Amino acid sequence: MTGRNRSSTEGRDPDALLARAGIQPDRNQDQHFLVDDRVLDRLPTYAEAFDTSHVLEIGAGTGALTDRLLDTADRVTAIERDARLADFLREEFADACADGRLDVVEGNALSLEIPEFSVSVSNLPYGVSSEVLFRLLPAKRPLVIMVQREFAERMVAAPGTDDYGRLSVTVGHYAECEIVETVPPEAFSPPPAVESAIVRTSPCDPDYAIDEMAFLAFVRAVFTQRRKTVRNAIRNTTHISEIEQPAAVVEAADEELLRKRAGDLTPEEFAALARLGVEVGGAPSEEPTSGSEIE
Ligand SMILES: C[S@@+](CC[C@H](N)C(=O)[O-])C[C@H]1O[C@@H](n2cnc3c(N)ncnc32)[C@H](O)[C@@H]1O
Repeated sequence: MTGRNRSSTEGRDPDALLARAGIQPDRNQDQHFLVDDRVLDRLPTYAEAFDTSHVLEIGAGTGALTDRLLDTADRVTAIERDARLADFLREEFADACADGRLDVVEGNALSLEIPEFSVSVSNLPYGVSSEVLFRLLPAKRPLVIMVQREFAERMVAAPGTDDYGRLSVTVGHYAECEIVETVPPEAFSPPPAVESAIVRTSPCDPDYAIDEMAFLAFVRAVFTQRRKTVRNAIRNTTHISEIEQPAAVVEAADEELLRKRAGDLTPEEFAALARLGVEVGGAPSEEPTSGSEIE
């Protein structure tokens, strides 16, 4: 077999890797392997501006991307849940493993301890993109990730657009992000039913000061009632936000914000309301927030 869209670089042939691995891809484990050489070659270049001393790859599969990452990184940790693929990776990349440049970790990226890393470059298992993303973002490291295109569009969406939601606000709390490339289903074997996109995130501190736990809980709460006004959403979702005195929050909040809907609030506006939730509404916070620290 030959690689599709073979490029001039000398990465391992992804079709040959799939054949050598000898597995029947399991769609229930999101096993859609990237077989377009041009996309495989480009993926690590999106991380060029970052520290590539220790690259983390989630869902290494048959190693087509791992192979390219080993060309640019000092060290790669590759997490793979499927035992057959983890064994194959150790065999296929025996030299890199022996040199200590590649560590193949067999396990579930949702439950194992995520190691320290300088950047993650991953073609994520789409079924668990969101859970994996929210395990990676708090590490405050850059990410270059392949995700479902629709998911990518929600990640980067601006307030007031249809795609803007809890994902956009929460991702924006940790990082700036951009879609750097869209990828068609034919780039994978077997092709997924959806289009894909590569997103690059760069960690940044938000423009507002807020207790993280209270902020994330408030955003989660209010978006469960996105068709309601913020006033009603605050009142109806105290079981999620853990605000004890919703009436006090509504009383203290800016009337203009209360008339809006969740999809129209900027992250700063969410933060202002979540802060009231802690200060006058009795919502729990990890770090006590005093009024003087804010602004
Ligand atoms: C979309 S494939 C990407 C494979 C490879 N990196 C590539 O680009 O061809 C996703 C990979 O993640 C693995 N996987 C699925 N769920 C996982 C999980 N919870 N933890 C770790 N790996 C997982 C699958 O077995 C599969 O190999």
